[in-house]
Amino acid sequence: MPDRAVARDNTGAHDAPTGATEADATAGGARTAPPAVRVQGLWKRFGDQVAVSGIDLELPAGKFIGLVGPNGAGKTTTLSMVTGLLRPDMGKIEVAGHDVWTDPVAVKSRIGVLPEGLRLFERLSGRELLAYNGRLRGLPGDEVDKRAAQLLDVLDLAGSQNKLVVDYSTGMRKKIGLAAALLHNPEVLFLDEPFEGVDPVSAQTIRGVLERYTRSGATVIFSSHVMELVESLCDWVAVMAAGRIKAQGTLEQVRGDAPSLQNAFLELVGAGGRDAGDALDWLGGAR
Ligand SMILES: Nc1ncnc2c1ncn2[C@@H]1O[C@H](COP(=O)(O)OP(=O)(O)OP(=O)(O)O)[C@@H](O)[C@H]1O
Repeated sequence: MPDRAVARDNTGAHDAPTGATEADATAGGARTAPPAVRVQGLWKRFGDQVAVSGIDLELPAGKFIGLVGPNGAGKTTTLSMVTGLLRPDMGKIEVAGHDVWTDPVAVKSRIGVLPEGLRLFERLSGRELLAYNGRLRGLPGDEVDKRAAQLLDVLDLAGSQNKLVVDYSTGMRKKIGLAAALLHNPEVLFLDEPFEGVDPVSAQTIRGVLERYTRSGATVIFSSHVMELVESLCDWVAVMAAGRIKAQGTLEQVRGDAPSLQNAFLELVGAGGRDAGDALDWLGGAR
């Protein structure tokens, strides 16, 4: 089947601000925000393994965006390169109109990142971690205190704010990492599997925080394997498989005629007809 990415690229030109460049918008009189992320010809190889295979990606500003793909598709590698954590072999990346590798300070001041395998300063308390992050970001002390207290409260961490991060659970680590990523009110927030290991109540809270944040015009880009979640949260989706972008566009465009994003996803990554478990004829048989 044809890549839906191709169909998407044809329609993207009419779908401002995604298809419009900053120059186009200025020429037309009205200035439109540049895309949250623009990636051209991005490659990354680890030894013989091509992790990201010359992808182009354009993610509009102000949207809730899901990056989905099977295990090993290249999502984390892509997000690491887009956020300046991993140097690409080739390709150009812009975030909010700034080049990630030639203008890193401009980019880093505009983004928040919750990376995979988040490493935190374990011997700080949650509260101290936020205070440290806020000062690193150049926020005044009283503003850091105010924002930290509000974030800890909203994320239900107020009762654990004086506990050392090393003693936090997986979900608590995700939440304190999210608070640290949000503290400076970034334009674009990158989250690698933000809901993994998070209980349903906390997931609902995180969801509420992120929905409020995107309503203010900010962009959330998150990777996930959970299609129901992506379908219910995102208005824009990019599907990756084997280091390539298989589709990108609005949720409706990517879903196409499929009954759900899950079905569209299985079709796009070529897993639609696979009958899992047929080869395991010994499993569950007579003992
Ligand atoms: N540091 C590394 N060294 C060697 N190979 C790597 C490295 N990082 C990633 N890879 C390989 O690159 C490919 C893409 O990995 P990546 O972690 O980006 O996928 P992913 O889509 O995030 O997967 P998952 O959903 O399982 O987290 C995989 O084949 C992986 O084994």
